[in-house]
Parts: sequence; C-alpha cells; structure tokens
Amino acid sequence: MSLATVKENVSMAKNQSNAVISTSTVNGIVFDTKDLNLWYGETHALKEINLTIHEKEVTAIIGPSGCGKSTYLKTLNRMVELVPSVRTTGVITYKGKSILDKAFKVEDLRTHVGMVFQKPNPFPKSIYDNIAYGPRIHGIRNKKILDEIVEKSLRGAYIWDEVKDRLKENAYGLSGGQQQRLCIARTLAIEPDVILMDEPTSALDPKSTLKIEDLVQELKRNYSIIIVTHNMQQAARISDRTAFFLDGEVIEFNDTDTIFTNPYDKRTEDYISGRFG
Ligand SMILES: Nc1ncnc2c1ncn2[C@@H]1O[C@H](COP(=O)(O)OP(=O)(O)OP(=O)(O)O)[C@@H](O)[C@H]1O
Repeated sequence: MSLATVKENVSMAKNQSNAVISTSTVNGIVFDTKDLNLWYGETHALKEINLTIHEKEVTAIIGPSGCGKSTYLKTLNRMVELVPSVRTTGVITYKGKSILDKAFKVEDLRTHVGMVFQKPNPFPKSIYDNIAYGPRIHGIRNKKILDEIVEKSLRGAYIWDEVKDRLKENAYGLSGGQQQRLCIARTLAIEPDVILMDEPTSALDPKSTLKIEDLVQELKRNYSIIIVTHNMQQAARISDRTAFFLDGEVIEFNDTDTIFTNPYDKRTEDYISGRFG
C-alpha cells in the first residue's frame, strides 16, 4: 500500500466522521486567512491578518526582524500552539476547512502541510531512515515500497545522485546544503500539498542557496510553497506573490513584480530599498 493510499483511507475514514480534508482547493486557494490575531501572553504578534495562499505558487513573506513572519508560518501548521501562552482569534481555512477548530486534527493537518526550518535538522539516523521515518509512522513497512518512496523523495529534492551510494551512512556526514535538501526530501516523503519554509537558506553558502532556490522553482509544479526570507533578492527571484509584514500587520500583499517595482505603500518601498530593517 502506498502512502497516498494510506492517506486516502485516512481521509475517507474522516469523511465518515465528518471532519474531511478535501483534496481540492476553493478557487485555487490553499490557505485563506481572515482577520487573524495572535497574542503570546500580552504581546500582540499578529494583527488582523488577511492573506490568501494560492495553489502551486511560491508565496514569500518578508519584513524586518520580529514582525511576525515565523509566527504566521507556524499558525498554518498549528505549530504555534506549542507555546502555552498563545491565543488566536480569526479564521484560517485549508482547502475550505477551518484549521483552528479543535475538531480539525493537527496530525491530519501536518500530513498535508510539511515544514522546513532555518537550520537543517536531520535526525541522527541514516540518510535512508531519515526519509523512511514519516512513511513508517504512517504504517508503511514494505521494504520495496519504502525503497521507492526514499528514491522518489531524494530525486524530488535533487539529492539522489549525491547520496544514492551512501544511503546507509549517517545524515550528519552530509554538508549543510545537502542536509537541507535531505530535510526537504524528508518533507516530500509524506506527500504534502503545502511546504512551509522558514528562512531555509539563511544557514547556507551562496552555492547551496542557489540549489535550494532552483529546487523551490521545480517543487512549485506540484506543491504550494510559503517561504519566509530576509533576502529580498531571493523573494524577488523565486516567488510569485509577496506579503510584506511590519509590526504584526500585513502592510502589502501583491504579486512579487508589483511589490518590488511599484509598491503602493511607502513603508514597503522603504523596506525593499533597504531604508530600514
Ligand atoms: N514563543 C514566543 N513567546 C513569546 N513571544 C514570542 C514568541 N515567539 C515570538 N514572539 C514574539 O512575537 C513577535 C513576532 O516574532 P516572530 O518570530 O514571528 O518574528 P519574525 O518576523 O519571524 O522575526 P525574525 O525575522 O527575527 O525571525 C516578536 O515580538 C517576538 O518577540
């Protein structure tokens, strides 16, 4: 049984219990955020956020340090709930279903929404086991199927040729750039729809950064990608739409060309031209 079949069965079971994750988007929108506010204790970190994330596009989130970029990203897979003092108001829908509802199981959400972090964080396991980890959790034990998933995921993250002869070696033996592509492959192995990337290249050298940027361009054929970046050139190079955050608010959200060539808000212009941040 493939991972896709396992997920389909889970989805069908959910169907019967009324908490469905649909496979199709509503008007090509994967995530729709309406009037989202978030507080960490007394800190009002997100203020009236309204944003739509479109299918099979790259959406960049830019803005100065502390403006709420990572917080927003982490609301989309509900990782932010790990902070005990967090409180939210407003609505986020994923393919039409409200994900902040308690009825929406966070484990289901995370099989559809993968995440790649700033620092590559492979498990202290072999390259093979890093990729097979998620599918095994989903109950896949068949060696042939696992082999196929491992190869497909590593190919998908453009690292197969570099590691195919050393799958049994510990992932810590890879370079930083290779580790980050391995982590992307690990995300692909759970067959998500959406990949969240929180400054995925900030710990990498320019060559590895370009490889990840090329990879993102390839991945958007099959996935919707949301990337937080401090690197303005990167946002301009690889994204279709860009949201500019400032002090917890979305100041401007538009197609990337417009944001970088003809922003309507002076604060966006000042930020992208390096006057602050
Ligand atoms: N776990 C937390 N507990 C309390 N406050 C937090 C927590 N995480 C973030 N904050 C606060 O929320 C605000 C937004 O932080 P966030 O990390 O989302 O910003 P950011 O734009 O991603 O910053 P950076 O670019 O520096 O990573 C900041 O004021 C920050 O101090």
